[in-house]
Amino acid sequence: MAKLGVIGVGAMGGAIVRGLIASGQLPAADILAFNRTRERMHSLEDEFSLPVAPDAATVAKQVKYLLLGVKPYMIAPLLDDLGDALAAKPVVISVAAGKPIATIEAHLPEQTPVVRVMPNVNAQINQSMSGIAANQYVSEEALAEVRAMFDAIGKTALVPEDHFAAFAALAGCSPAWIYRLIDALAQAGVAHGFKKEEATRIVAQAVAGSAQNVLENLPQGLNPQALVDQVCSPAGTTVAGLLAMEDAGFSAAARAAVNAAVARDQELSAS
Ligand SMILES: NC(=O)C1=CN([C@@H]2O[C@H](COP(=O)(O)OP(=O)(O)OC[C@H]3O[C@@H](n4cnc5c(N)ncnc54)[C@H](OP(=O)(O)O)[C@@H]3O)[C@@H](O)[C@H]2O)C=CC1
Ligand SMILES: O=C(O)[C@@H]1CCC=N1
Repeated sequence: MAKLGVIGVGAMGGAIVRGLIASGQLPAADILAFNRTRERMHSLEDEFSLPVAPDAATVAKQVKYLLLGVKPYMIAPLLDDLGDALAAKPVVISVAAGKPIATIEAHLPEQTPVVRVMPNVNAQINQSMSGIAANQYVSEEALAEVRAMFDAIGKTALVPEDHFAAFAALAGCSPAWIYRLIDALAQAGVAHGFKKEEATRIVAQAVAGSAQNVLENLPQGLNPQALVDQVCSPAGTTVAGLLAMEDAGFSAAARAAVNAAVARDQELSAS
């Protein structure tokens, strides 16, 4: 029996598999994977000799933990198709946005343990921020094992399910928004004469350093605005840029992004 089965090895499933193996948390031999299009797993098979099952039911029957890496709308049909293959009640791990535990439970044998996780794409480099919630059938030992898997690919937090949509926006979606910010700043650098690659490297290092500085100062109670104030010299360049950013709606845009993502999560939950 493999420890972890993964059905759907796309962007997120692949990032998790890659991160788990690369971090040493799970050897490839302890994983059994199935993806609808096998070609999508070729790089993992070549790089790590990832064991691959002939179908999803084989994965479900042979693993202790079963990670569903398919799109949210595929969760219900996939579980319905699996049917009896789930009779042994593996611990089901869902990373699907907008799919509450109760919705997943409705397509599983009664009292199946379910863990809901919201990772992010930075799992690819073991830098995810993952939120975790579990139903009452997940033992403490199983929850600790699932948490250890996601700790191996970044940081984790236990999140009450009613905060999951907001968590997903802050941690699951925000990498895309930050990538866009990096690209926008780099593009502005190009307008001032930098090559795109050079500008991107400069901005990415500034963003990485800024995030690290926030994390290191939080335990001392110093919030990001205090760091903003440290950078803004009186009558200086930063405050001029900051005010221009706010005039263009920067903070309002950040709030709007979070609110739209939460609203979309709620739509997905209702569908
Ligand atoms: N991308 C992200 O940053 C994040 C995604 N998520 C969640 O992760 C989940 C997956 O999203 P993402 O990785 O982006 O999507 P992808 O489309 O990249 O991956 C989904 C994978 O599932 C495969 N698949 C679909 N149906 C089946 C099936 N019946 N059996 C086996 N494999 C199947 C697809 O195969 P094929 O190659 O044939 O299409 C594809 O490789 C979603 O639920 C999403 O909400 C959560 C947090 C962040
Ligand atoms: O866009 C999505 O729906 C998924 C969930 C969080 C990140 N990507």
